[in-house]
Amino acid sequence: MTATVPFATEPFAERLEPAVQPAIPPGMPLVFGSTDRLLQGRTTDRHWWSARSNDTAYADRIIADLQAESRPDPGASPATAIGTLSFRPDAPALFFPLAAADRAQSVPARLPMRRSPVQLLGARELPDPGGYLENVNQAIARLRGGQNAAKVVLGRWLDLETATPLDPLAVLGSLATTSRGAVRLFAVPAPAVPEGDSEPAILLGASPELLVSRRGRLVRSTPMAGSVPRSSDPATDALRAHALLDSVKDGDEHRYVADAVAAALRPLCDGLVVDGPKLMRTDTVWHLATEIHGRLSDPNLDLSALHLAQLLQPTPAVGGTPTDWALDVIAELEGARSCVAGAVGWVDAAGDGSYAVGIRSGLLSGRRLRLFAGAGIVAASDPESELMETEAKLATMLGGLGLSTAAVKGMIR
Ligand SMILES: C=C(O[C@@H]1C=C(C(=O)O)C=C[C@H]1O)C(=O)O
Repeated sequence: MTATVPFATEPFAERLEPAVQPAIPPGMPLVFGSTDRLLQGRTTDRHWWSARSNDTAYADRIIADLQAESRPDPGASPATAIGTLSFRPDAPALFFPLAAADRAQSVPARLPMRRSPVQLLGARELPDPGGYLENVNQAIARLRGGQNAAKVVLGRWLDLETATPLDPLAVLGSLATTSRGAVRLFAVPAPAVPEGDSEPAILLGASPELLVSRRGRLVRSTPMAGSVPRSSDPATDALRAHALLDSVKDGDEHRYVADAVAAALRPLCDGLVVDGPKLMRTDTVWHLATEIHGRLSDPNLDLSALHLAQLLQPTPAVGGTPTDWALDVIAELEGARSCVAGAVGWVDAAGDGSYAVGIRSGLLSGRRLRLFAGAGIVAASDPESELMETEAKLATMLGGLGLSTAAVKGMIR
């Protein structure tokens, strides 16, 4: 049973680290996929944990173990692991084997549907809108004064307390309908136990962004950056989308991400196709996205989907440019993110797999759900617009709870 904790007085983000290796109870959900093809299972007594998400020996070990598991029955579907890398390369990773019975299930086991809106007892913003605007202003000042500094993604948390513990699968079931299939749904245990909790939180979300996938030799990525909230009025919605496509500021903000992903994949591929930026929409936001694909020159197992995720994570979609500078600014102004905005997905014994950027997400423990949303800040950013962008991004997860932004605002204390 999950212990429920009262709201702490200090920001949640500051309590996410240092990481403690979690004791994983059996039976926690393991879910990753789209609405028409979902990997779905439960934790057992086995897992792979690493103190560092960028440790390639960790990925080697997982692949070797999956191969050993697959060897006795080469005709069966390959052994598969599912899990998450933290946002920071020096923070922990956690993966789990998917039981063979779960693996065989290519059609999703039906996700339960939540019948009524979640009953909220309280909500808190960390930082509050004023604090977020201050952080963005700080970042803009540094971007304008810095030599090489070009972009940093700053986030904030919306901490919700519900009357009864949330069923993560029911939240995913609702997200599957509110998000209309254009996302990757996920629910996996987080690799660290937030202070004050008794067991790992569950990383839960519906991400529109493909960090990387590998199938045989084929590698794909769809980096996103540059966003605008959608409008319920179709004409305004279309105008906003076209303004986004024409925006020099958003084009620049996007290019840092697309260029970084293309630069990392190009040396590994025989030819890389980079197609974008183009418009993509979720239920609440328009994004600029670039579709990138190529064929691996050397389809070795040390370039498995998990290794590729380690290579790319964190992209400037969630970190910034240059990465090390941005990670320092995020740690200072925002705090820790754990596996939120990290990589979440699966890898199999053949090296195939798929990873989403772990955004439009939150950390769930019992009656507490901490939702995250960030926005890319560049020198030309307008702080109020960035705040509105995070609000629109938070609305995706609120939709999965049957809650409106206005209803949650009324509960904020
Ligand atoms: C950081 C988030 O989203 C990322 C940032 C974007 C941007 O700054 O425009 C767009 C898509 C995502 O890559 C988030 O949803 O929390």
